[in-house]
Amino acid sequence: SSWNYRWLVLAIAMVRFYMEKGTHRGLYKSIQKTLKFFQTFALLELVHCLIGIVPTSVIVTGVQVSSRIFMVWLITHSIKPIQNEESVVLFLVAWTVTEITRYSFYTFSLLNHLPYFIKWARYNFFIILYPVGVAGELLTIHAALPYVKKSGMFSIRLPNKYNVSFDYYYFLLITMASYIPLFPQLYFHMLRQRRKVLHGEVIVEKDD
Ligand SMILES: CCCCCCCCCCCCC[C@@H](O)CC(=O)SCCNC(=O)CCNC(=O)[C@H](O)C(C)(C)COP(=O)(O)OP(=O)(O)OC[C@H]1O[C@@H](n2cnc3c(N)ncnc32)[C@H](O)[C@@H]1OP(=O)(O)O
Repeated sequence: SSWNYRWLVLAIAMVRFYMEKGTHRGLYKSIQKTLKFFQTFALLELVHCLIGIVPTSVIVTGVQVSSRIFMVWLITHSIKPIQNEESVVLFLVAWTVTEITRYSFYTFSLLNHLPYFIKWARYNFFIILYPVGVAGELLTIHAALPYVKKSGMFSIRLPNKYNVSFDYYYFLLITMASYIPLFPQLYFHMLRQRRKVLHGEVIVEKDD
């Protein structure tokens, strides 16, 4: 429940920023510390699945958490010129609304008093918020490409004594392409969960 409260604090900070400044410029900078903290600690969700505290799919959680950590640290934190892109607001809003709903769902479920609206929101909001979040993430990586190419950041060029090379620009292109096979896995997983939780269908998952 404290996670739910913290994501709510982040949402309030974003709304207040926009109301006071009337622009999204500077929004990321003002909330970045909180965002990095929450998203990095989301790694615990993966640990919880791995050690069996929650019965969630390790693969689905792994893809979900790693893509967010990648966006926070290796894209938005590392490439300052893109922090004011509108696409950053897209994924920030999608993540925040999702996490407030999700942690409310967990909290009320644990209390055995789950309001139907929270349950409904948990298994319906994602239908729109997932594509919005993915669009925000892909547009932000796309906006980062010219800076990465120009700066050569995180890249290792030949010749060097280890004889290895790595090009972050091409890594980003591959990452963008990887959304094509990976995102539908997450989306269809949530659609199956929706059918199970809202319509009581029994569904057998094969992924782990
Ligand atoms: C380094 C390079 C990286 C490259 C990456 C390439 C990426 C490729 C594509 C990735 C695209 C991702 C895009 C994404 O970031 C965009 C967005 O997120 S936009 C916003 C919309 N998103 C969502 O709606 C996602 C929401 N996510 C989730 O719901 C979960 O993360 C997920 C694991 C995906 C699904 O969870 P699921 O419904 O399967 O299980 P739960 O964990 O919710 O529930 C299972 C049971 O466990 C109980 N539970 C779980 N956690 C808790 C908790 N903390 N407290 C209490 N109870 C908990 C839960 O109640 C369930 O119990 P029961 O079965 O009894 O109901």
